[in-house]
Amino acid sequence: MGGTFDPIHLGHLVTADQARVDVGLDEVVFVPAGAPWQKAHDVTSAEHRYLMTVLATAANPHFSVSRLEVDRQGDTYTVDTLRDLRDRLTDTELFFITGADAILNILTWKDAEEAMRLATFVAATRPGYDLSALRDHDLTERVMLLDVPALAISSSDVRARFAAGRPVRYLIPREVEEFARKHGLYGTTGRGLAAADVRG
Ligand SMILES: Nc1ncnc2c1ncn2[C@@H]1O[C@H](COP(=O)(O)OP(=O)(O)OP(=O)(O)O)[C@@H](O)[C@H]1O
Ligand SMILES: O=C(O)c1ccc[n+]([C@@H]2O[C@H](COP(=O)([O-])O)[C@@H](O)[C@H]2O)c1
Repeated sequence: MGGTFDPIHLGHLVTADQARVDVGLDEVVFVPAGAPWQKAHDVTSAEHRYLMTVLATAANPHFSVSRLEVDRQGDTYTVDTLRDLRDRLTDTELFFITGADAILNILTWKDAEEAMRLATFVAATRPGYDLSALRDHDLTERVMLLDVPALAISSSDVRARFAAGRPVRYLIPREVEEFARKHGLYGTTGRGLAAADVRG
């Protein structure tokens, strides 16, 4: 599963687990994008996003995290990652999990046609995005649709909540919240959890 994961939230984790079960995957590899060229906002350092993704997934034996894109220089293109995985994992069938918003933009990605030949793309439903638009681009035949319990959680809302001092508990894993506060991410002070959070 590819993503910016700035930060990783329960919408990502539920989507990954649903894909694992429904598609019958042995493993879901989370691939934090090193330099996501289509994100409009200033993205948190790749190392911090990578570590939060590790913290969020560590307890699940079916989940792992790849450094492939974090360690690659320049803008991040999924096609490069899929070429690399195809070369390394010759006997493995590859699926690329994305949410509805990402898949609706896939034709703007670098070498999108090749990317779709290298892996089967799995598009998860996401509140606020209508996957029927895939029909307009002749993509329904080439993309596997995945029904995910609707979670209207986004990283941008989580970042805004941190910055405004509003709760993020139950939207992101506790470990990710603690890491973000410890490192002063998203407008937090860098002094760890607030007293109210520690009591909770
Ligand atoms: N709540 C959700 N339900 C289903 N899919 C999701 C959800 N949140 C994110 N995704 C999918 O996960 C992938 C990675 O998402 P990303 O890291 O950009 O998070 P985001 O919440 O969309 O971030 P931002 O709000 O900063 O744009 C994308 O393919 C996205 O569509
Ligand atoms: O390859 C591309 O050109 C490309 C353009 C935009 C997004 N992607 C990938 O799509 C995934 C979801 O992207 P995002 O921006 O929603 O986090 C992530 O793995 C990105 O690297 C890939």
